[in-house]
Amino acid sequence: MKTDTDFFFRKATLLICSSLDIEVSLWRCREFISKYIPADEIYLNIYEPSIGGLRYIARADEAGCEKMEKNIKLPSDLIKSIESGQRLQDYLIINKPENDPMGRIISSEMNLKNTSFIALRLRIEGHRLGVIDLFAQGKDRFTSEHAKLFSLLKEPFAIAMSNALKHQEVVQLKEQLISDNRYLHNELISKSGDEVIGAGSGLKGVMEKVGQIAHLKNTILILGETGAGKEVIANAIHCYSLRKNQPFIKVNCGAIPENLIDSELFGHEKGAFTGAVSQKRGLFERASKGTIFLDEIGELPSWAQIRLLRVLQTQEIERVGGSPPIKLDIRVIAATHRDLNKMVLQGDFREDLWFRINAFPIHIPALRMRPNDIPMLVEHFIKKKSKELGIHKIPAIAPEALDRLLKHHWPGNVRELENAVERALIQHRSGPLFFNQLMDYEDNGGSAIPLKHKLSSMNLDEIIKACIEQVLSMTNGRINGPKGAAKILGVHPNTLRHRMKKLGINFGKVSLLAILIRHALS
Ligand SMILES: Nc1ncnc2c1ncn2[C@@H]1O[C@H](COP(=O)(O)OP(=O)(O)OP(=O)(O)O)[C@@H](O)[C@H]1O
Repeated sequence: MKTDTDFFFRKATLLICSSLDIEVSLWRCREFISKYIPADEIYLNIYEPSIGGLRYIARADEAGCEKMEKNIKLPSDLIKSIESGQRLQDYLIINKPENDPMGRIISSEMNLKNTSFIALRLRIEGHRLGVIDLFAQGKDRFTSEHAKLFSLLKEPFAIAMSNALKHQEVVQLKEQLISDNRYLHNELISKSGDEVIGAGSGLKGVMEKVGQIAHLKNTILILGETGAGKEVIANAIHCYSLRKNQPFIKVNCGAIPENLIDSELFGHEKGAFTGAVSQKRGLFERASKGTIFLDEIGELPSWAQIRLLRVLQTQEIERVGGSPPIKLDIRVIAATHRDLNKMVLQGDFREDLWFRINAFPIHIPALRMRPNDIPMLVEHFIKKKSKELGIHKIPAIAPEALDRLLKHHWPGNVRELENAVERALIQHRSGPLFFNQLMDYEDNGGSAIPLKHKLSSMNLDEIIKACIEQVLSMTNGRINGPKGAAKILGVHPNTLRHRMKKLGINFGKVSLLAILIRHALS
């Protein structure tokens, strides 16, 4: 009976493309083609130069199908013939495997005795993808008609295999991303310090409030001086909430250049503006199902405040360049060291946004208001920083030093204390720790670190750099706002950022720490 090749091709192609799991495709296809061609077992292999042979990844027979991982090493002459393209025919009929060098190896490795097989090569746009081996029990089972009919399927097989491999890669990458994300998330928590020192003493009231609100979805406003621990508390709220396994995204509203605020927060579509070469998810989208921490919310320009208010009201965002509205499930925590109430009265902060975020304020007391926390914080930072600096034996504190710490005014709050401990450890790795730099600071009228550079030995760029660093250390890294470095230096914040970039002065707290240490050691 003459085979209807169109029907054969159409039906087999539908079956091959019926699943993204290549072994399932093989199984469905084998069952159908066995009515036309001897087909007891079907295998898929990929030539893998890194292992010097073939990697079998899927198989199917009458009983079922499975993914597999079996590597077969090939001798160098066979590898050469594969790589030089000598075995480039669309298909090979191997009716007596013992007479073919490749057939011998494969049938023996796969433990297939007394079989015949057809090897069908799969290529896409000239690229070698892999080989389908169709086995049948017995010798001389395949004719050239069988092979020609089977080879009609080389393109559907190649496309299905290519899709399946890409799909497999995407699934693996996704799993890897999820696991990396989980790891980084835990790392972030441990870096920012999941421990709230003073939770039972100076921050007891704060932690009681955290306990009342953490499990709800309400927006929270954290108030407190620079370095008092607003981020630590935001982190604690996230960790005590049901969202703790979801992202915690921190946004420093004062550090985003004004022209990028929209696309950073809400993302953009490809081509939305010059330079938008691909679609980008914004920080709100990245925080999906988790918490977004809007630090320095008082630094947002007024148009961005309007945008934010709308997002909080509608719980929806739109990417720049016109995406359909994207629904959000996010907990918002805002923070500022500024007096928002006063800013509202002065017209610098929108009243409607202020009402929206101020429903549940948490005020973090300044460190000087809770001196009882200082010894615990010092001990905590000595342990933490010793570990980071590779100091194995925890150094002791000089007897009079703790007293000095207790009397200090701490304008930079806990961050200043943390920096003081780090500086002391760098200078006296084996202790005792005196915290003498604190005296320098006090002698200097509390105005950050003294500029000790010898101006005569510096060029203009170095002098400008030292000057900017000095001002940044005074403002604790703040660029925007009335007490920010840009205002003090009398330049626009973007001009200052541009100059900082040019002079290699980085943004952020980590680099601020580096500046502080550099000044302390100079
Ligand atoms: N109660 C605390 N327990 C442990 N570490 C703390 C505590 N409070 C603050 N810190 C540490 O002090 C540093 C400053 O804290 P944090 O960044 O939370 O302050 P902030 O108020 O958010 O500062 P800014 O206003 O500059 O954003 C961080 O390294 C943080 O880990």
